[in-house]
Amino acid sequence: MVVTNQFGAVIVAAGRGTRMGTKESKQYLTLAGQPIIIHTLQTFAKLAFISEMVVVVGEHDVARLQQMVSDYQIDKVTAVIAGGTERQHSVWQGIQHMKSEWILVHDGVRPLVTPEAIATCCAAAEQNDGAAVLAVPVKDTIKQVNEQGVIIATPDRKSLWAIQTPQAFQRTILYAAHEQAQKEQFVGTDDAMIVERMGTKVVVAEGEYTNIKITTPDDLPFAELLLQTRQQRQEGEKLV
Ligand SMILES: Nc1ccn([C@@H]2O[C@H](COP(=O)(O)OP(=O)(O)OP(=O)(O)O)[C@@H](O)[C@H]2O)c(=O)n1
Ligand SMILES: C[C@](O)(CO)[C@H](O)COP(=O)(O)O
Repeated sequence: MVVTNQFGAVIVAAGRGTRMGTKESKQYLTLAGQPIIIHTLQTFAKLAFISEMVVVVGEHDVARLQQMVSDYQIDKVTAVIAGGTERQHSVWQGIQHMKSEWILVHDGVRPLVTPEAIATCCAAAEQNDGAAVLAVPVKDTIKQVNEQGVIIATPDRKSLWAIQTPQAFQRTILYAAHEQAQKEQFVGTDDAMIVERMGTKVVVAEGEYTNIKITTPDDLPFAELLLQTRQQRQEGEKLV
């Protein structure tokens, strides 16, 4: 997948991880020997088309993350800043520190994203008027259920995709959409939603099922297993 432009990456990691239920915020938990957020940052830092990275963390974690960036020698991090109450507010803070004309937004707690998937997302945005998000077709049948637990609809699965990050946008599109959402106090759960409400076309770029968001305790052993399998495969390929 050929990426033509340089992209800046906003990595949001200012959440508290309430569903994980650990004292330590989940982005700092250890996965295969190093913090989850470090896996994520390393993957982005090694890509030639990534020129700057802004990391958004909790206000009490700014110095800590700066130290980690230095300890793990992650270059390309141009700023570590404090986030907001909701994910969207953290993204908005990050965007305002970005200089790049093309921006990727990624969850710090999706450490299994691959370089190939990131490139696919960037190329899709470049080829489709400046807005694309990674996603995978849903495998389950999805039901819409009312407050009484009664099924009220079964949407056609062919039209359903589970949305991931990164999400890639031309800076002008993302900035204007977030600025408008701030003004109107609209809160969405991803950046595509903020851009869609402006009437702007956003396309999905097919990603990988392994790009999971570390959300609940069950996700940790699963992520460990996926990383181990990936490492073994890479070592096997080196031997051939
Ligand atoms: N105010 C917030 C909330 C979330 N995030 C980030 O957005 C990503 C996706 O959010 P989610 O997995 O829901 O993380 P949390 O909000 O930490 O989890 P929970 O909802 O269980 O509290 C994470 O990298 C998280 O750190 C953020 O930067 N700022
Ligand atoms: C952006 C996202 O990762 C897309 O799946 C997701 O919506 C963020 O999770 P949250 O729980 O809504 O913060």
